[in-house]
Amino acid sequence: MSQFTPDADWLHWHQSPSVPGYKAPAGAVDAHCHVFGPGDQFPFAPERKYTPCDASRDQLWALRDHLGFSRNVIVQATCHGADNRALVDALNHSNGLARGVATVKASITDEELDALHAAGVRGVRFNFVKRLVDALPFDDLTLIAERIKRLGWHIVIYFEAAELPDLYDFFTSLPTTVVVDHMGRPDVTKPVDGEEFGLFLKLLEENPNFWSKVSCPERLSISGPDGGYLDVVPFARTVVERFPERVLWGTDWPHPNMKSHMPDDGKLVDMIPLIAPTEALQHKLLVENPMRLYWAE
Ligand SMILES: O=C(O)c1cc(C(=O)O)oc(=O)c1
Repeated sequence: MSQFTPDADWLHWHQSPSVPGYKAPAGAVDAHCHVFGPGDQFPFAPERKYTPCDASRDQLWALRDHLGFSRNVIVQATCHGADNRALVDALNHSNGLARGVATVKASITDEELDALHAAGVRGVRFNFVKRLVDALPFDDLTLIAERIKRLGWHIVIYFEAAELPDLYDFFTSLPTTVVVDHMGRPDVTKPVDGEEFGLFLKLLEENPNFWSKVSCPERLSISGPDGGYLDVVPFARTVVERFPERVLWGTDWPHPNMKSHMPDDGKLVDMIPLIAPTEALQHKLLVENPMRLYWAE
């Protein structure tokens, strides 16, 4: 028996995802995914807002191979707080095929940052989604941003679209490359050329240090899997076509906090040609961009 019981409404990740019809280019990177525990080995953080099922590094590598991908970027999941041991363990057992994005506190030492770098961490995540975390004070985040600059790391930000107006000035004050998770979580019932998504596009347009992940149609879609998540496509495609050098794609496996359904990861891969319609765009999205950001050396 595990010491952790997943939340009662927790949906297990898909047990038999389809083999995608779309063949990703050689060297493709799944640039947003997570590991959970296993909890008995790497306990979930006491301050977590959810308790997931386990999702181990070996299960992630199996999915990578099944989907025809080559590499992963593992983003520290909030259920592990600022305890990056599960992430570091995964990186250390990846044969160099995974990089990481950690969560740290302002009190982290330079030696601890150096150790994370040696393991393959290349960024930190600042999370503002209230159902997931109690966000750190801006002063702490500013301090962390200054501290990681010397390592050439970037900052990954996760927020709700409705919060962007309030966070905009803080975001644009950040001194590093900044990567936005899941396109800033647009409300896809609003127009792609409307005010809300317009602000997000302005953020990318006016700040060349900003990148976006065009991920998580399953989270953002209202039409859902039966509608092929097609309501999300215009948003993702707009970002890919306007900022082809600054986009990343990821599965978001094991899809924390999905309540309506659990996506078939193979079907998510099959959406790539809809959001990146040419081979050149697909190569940038899946290979060139993530390699530049995570495997530059
Ligand atoms: O929307 C979410 O629930 C979610 C959660 C986490 C996490 O808990 O780290 O990460 C994500 O990328 C998305």
